[in-house]
Parts: sequence; C-alpha cells; structure tokens
Amino acid sequence: MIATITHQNKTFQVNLSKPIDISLPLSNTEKNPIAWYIEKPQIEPVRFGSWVGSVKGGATTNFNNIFFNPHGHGTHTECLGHITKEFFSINQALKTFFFTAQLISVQPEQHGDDFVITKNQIEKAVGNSNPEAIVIRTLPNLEEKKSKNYSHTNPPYLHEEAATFIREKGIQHLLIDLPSVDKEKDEGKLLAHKAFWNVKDVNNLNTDARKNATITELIFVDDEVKDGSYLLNLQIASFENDASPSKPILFQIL
Ligand SMILES: N[C@@H](CC(=O)c1ccccc1NC=O)C(=O)O
Repeated sequence: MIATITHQNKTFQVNLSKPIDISLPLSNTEKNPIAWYIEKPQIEPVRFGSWVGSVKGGATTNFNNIFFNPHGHGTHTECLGHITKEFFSINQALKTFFFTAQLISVQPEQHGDDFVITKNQIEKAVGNSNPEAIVIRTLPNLEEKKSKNYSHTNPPYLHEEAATFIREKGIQHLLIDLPSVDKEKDEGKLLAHKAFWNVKDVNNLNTDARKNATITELIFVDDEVKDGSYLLNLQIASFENDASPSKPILFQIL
C-alpha cells in the first residue's frame, strides 16, 4: 500500500505495508525489560470468588487485569507532566501522529563512570536535516536491550547540552532506546528532560515550556534499519496520564 505524502513543500512516498515497529512487546515474563526498581508486569484473569476469567478456567472469555508501569516496563511516550507539579496529560499533549523523523546511531562517550551522548555527537549525526522527530539508537545495539533489568545499572544518558541542541533545532519528538534521557541517579536534577521541554521551574511552569513535545523511551531499533530519514507514526493508548505505553512505527521513504 503506497501512500504519497506532501508535507512542508516536499512530496515523498512510503509503503504502509512495510512498517518498522520500534516498540518493545510488554509481557508478564522474565523477558520483559524493567527499569526503576519495580517487578515485572502482571497479567492475570479477573477472579470473582471461584470464578476465573479465562476460557481454560471455564469462562466464556479471557478477561485479564494488567498491572504495569508505563515508565518502567517498556516503550512509552511522556510529556512534560512527567516532571511538573501541575498535571499534564500525554493524551492532551500529542494530538497528531505522523512526523518526519531522522534515525541516528551514536556510541555514548565514557565520562568517568558514566556513558554520555554529547551535543557534538548529535550535531554531527543530524547534519543538515530538519526533522520533526529524532530517533536515537545507542551503540552497541545489543539484543539484551529488549529484556534488560536496568535498575541500578547507571545506563547511558543524554548530556544537557545535547537535549538543548535538539530543542533549539525545533525537534518536537525525541525517541531513544534507553530507560531515560537522564542519569539514573541524578538526585532529581533531570537536566536533559528539563532542557528538552524547556522547563525552567517544575513548581511554576514557564509559558514557553514545550507542552506538545514528547519523549519516548525504551524503544528498540533493529540493526538492519539504516540511519536516515523516515516517516514516523507515533501512537499511544489514550491514557490521561503523564505517560502512556506507545507504539512508534517507522516507514522507509521510497
Ligand atoms: N533520575 C531521577 C529519577 C528518574 O529519572 C525517574 C524515576 C522514576 C521513573 C522515571 C524516571 N525518569 C525517567 O525518565 C532521580 O534520581 O531522581
């Protein structure tokens, strides 16, 4: 299914039958990735006394409750409500779902005990392109990313200046294959989150904070997907919450 898209004075084609899914599946198994010190997700049939909501257990339908955390259990998209005192909802922040995107690969640099993605690396990788979304694949691109328990591992993160650069480039949506754009244990500084959303005071939001910009974490981009320009379809479940599980999909530009 070929679609011809006209956007910002350019026309290009994509094949909608060839989606590149960059989300992680969410399951109640040991394979599910974890961050932020929680346990794996739970997916269990509803029970009313001896009645069990599963066809195997005698019910007419499978009827599961799911207990999970959007930030800690897989691919999710968040808005600035993740860090502000005032409530902001991802379902209100994200109202359109197709964007031009640039996929880049970067090897975080060792700075002391940390691995950091720098402004210089992002600037070089983005080059002259002006995408609406940036998709960051970190190297090495290990399979273990799909099922890693990141708790207490001090994963790589984005330097504040790199996040500022992305904001100043006018990029609205940032996607990355790490549990956070910030250092795991940073005493709540959240420098990259604040720089990307232009949040100056979490208690009293500045009017130029970027209420419609989003961060998507815990994606996975397979090695066979080459760096370059794509069409991104960024879909969430309609949760009125700071974050929702999400399903970002890339389409190669033909
Ligand atoms: N680094 C923060 C914690 C943090 O970033 C965080 C904590 C729980 C769930 C998500 C978090 N950040 C996600 O991007 C801190 O040390 O306070």
